[in-house]
Amino acid sequence: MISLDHLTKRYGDRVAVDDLTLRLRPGAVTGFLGPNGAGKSTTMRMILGLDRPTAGRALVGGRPYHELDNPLRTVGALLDARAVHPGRGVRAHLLALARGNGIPKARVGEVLETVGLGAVAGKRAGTLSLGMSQRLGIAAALLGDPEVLMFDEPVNGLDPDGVRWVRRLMRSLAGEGRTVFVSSHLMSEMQLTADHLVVIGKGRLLADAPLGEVLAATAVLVRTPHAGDLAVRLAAAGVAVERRGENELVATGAPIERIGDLAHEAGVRLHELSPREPSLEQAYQELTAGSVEYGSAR
Ligand SMILES: Nc1ncnc2c1ncn2[C@@H]1O[C@H](COP(=O)(O)OP(=O)(O)OP(=O)(O)O)[C@@H](O)[C@H]1O
Repeated sequence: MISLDHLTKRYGDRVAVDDLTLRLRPGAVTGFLGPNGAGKSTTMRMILGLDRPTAGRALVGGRPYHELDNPLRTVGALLDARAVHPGRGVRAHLLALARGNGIPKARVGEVLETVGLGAVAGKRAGTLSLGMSQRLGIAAALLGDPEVLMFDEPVNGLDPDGVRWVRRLMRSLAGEGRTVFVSSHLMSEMQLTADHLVVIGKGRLLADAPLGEVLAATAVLVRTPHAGDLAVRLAAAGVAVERRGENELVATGAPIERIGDLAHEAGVRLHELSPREPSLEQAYQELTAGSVEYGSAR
C-alpha cells in the first residue's frame, strides 16, 4: 500500500508536485498518467526516498521509505533501466543486490527465469538491448518479492512481444494481491493494463478513479429523429447535452448504457448510440488540456 499525503515538491519557484493526496490499492494495477514534466518521476522518486518532499509525505506500508527495515522486500521499483553499471554482469548485478539486502542467492535464478534473461545471465549489462535492460530492471524490482511494485515507463523501447509480456506480468502481480503502480505515456496501453487511473498535470491531481469511470467521461454520439425531445430528457437527468444538427446530439457525463436507458424510458427511437471518442486517449487529453507544459504549438 502506498499513501501520499499532501505530497509537494518545489524546485526553486517551480512546483513539480503539487499537494498530491492518494491511496494506492493492493490487488490492482494503478496507471499513472500525465504529460511530459507533469511530475510522475518526481512523485515516484519521493516514494522511494530519492527526493525529499518540500511538504507532505509519502508512505509505503504506513512508513516513510527510509524507515523501512528491509526496503527491497517491501517495495521494488524500476525507474531507469539504463542505471545499471554497463560493465556489470547480469547475474552479478542481481547477486550484489541480493547480498546487500539479505535476499537468498537462489532468488536470483528465479527472477532471471521470470523475466526470461536466464540465457544471458553471464553477459555484461552494457551489451543488453533496451528491452533486455528493461527486463533486468524488472528482475531487480522483483528480487525481494515485495508487496509494492513501481515501474516508470516499463514498456519504453519494448517490441510488441515485450509489451504484451510486461502487461501480463503487471496483471499477474496485481492478481497476487500486490500494489502495482505504473507510469506510462501510452494511454492505449493503460486502457489494457490498468484497473485504476491517477492522472496528473503540472504536478496536480486531475483524476483518481477506476478506468471505467474515466472512460465514462467520454462523449457519446446519439442519432435520433427525436433529438429535441431526447435532449430535454437527458438534460433533466443531469446529462450535459450538445445539439449537433437536426438529428444528432453529443452527451457527456454519463456512461453510454445510461444514455441508452434514458432514451428507452422516454420511448425515443435511436438510429445510433456510439462512443464519440472510444479511447482513453481522448478522455486523457480532455483531462490534461491546459496542463501540458511542453505542448506543440497549434
Ligand atoms: N532536479 C530537478 N531540478 C529542477 N527541476 C526539476 C528537477 N527534477 C524535475 N524537475 C522539474 O519538475 C517537473 C516534473 O518533472 P518529472 O520528471 O517528475 O515529470 P514526469 O511527469 O516524470 O515527466 P516525463 O514524462 O517527461 O518523464 C518538470 O518541470 C521538471 O523540469
